[in-house]
Amino acid sequence: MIRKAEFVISNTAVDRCPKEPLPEYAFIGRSNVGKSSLINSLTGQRHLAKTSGRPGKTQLINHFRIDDNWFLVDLPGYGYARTSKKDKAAFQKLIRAYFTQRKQLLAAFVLIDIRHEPQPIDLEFMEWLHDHQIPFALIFTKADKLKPGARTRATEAYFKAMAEVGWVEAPPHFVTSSSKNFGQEELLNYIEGINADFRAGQA
Ligand SMILES: Nc1nc2c(ncn2[C@@H]2O[C@H](COP(=O)(O)OP(=O)(O)OP(=O)(O)O)[C@@H](O)[C@H]2O)c(=O)[nH]1
Repeated sequence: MIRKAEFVISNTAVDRCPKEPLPEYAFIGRSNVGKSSLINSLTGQRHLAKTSGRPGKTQLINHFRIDDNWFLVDLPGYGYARTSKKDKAAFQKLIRAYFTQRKQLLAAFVLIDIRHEPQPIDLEFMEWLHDHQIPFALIFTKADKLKPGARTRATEAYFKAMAEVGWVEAPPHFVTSSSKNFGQEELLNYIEGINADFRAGQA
């Protein structure tokens, strides 16, 4: 598990992101998907990322240094209905710049509420990641809200729906709950695996 998690910087510009060449992973999803809760449960720090019932509050790129070894990046939530057109455009610009310019980004994690069917905004975003050759995995959140059998059915239905709109291969996925604390270990092992490959490639 994570031993040390430190907040580094929040900002609105890619060129102000930390300069240390550590491997980096971005967490993104629709507002209220449970991203802050997941980051807090992964790091074992209850107040590292801010959480609230009020959606759409995170509008910054937030960097956290994990175990002096990698960066966890908390990106703004998308698709919040009450966001103005101007804010949506600014968000898109920021996110596009981040994903296309951040060289040390090794993978993105797209968070999906396990109870929801695929939404156009998520599918379009995954398509965009795919087009820009940014590896990504899915994290199904709030899995405690479904019984184990229903969780499997929900993820299978999700991938079936993705296949129907043209996805040839299902991305890697994780099923997590921040309130009941499961799925974090698999996710961290996956990140450690990529980190190990990255370092082996550098050696
Ligand atoms: N049952 C359950 N509720 C959760 C879980 N994770 C988050 N929630 C609830 O979902 C709501 C949103 O959680 P946040 O973690 O603030 O969501 P967020 O994605 O960071 O929200 P934004 O800042 O709007 O992007 C809160 O009321 C949380 O308590 C979970 O694993 N299980």
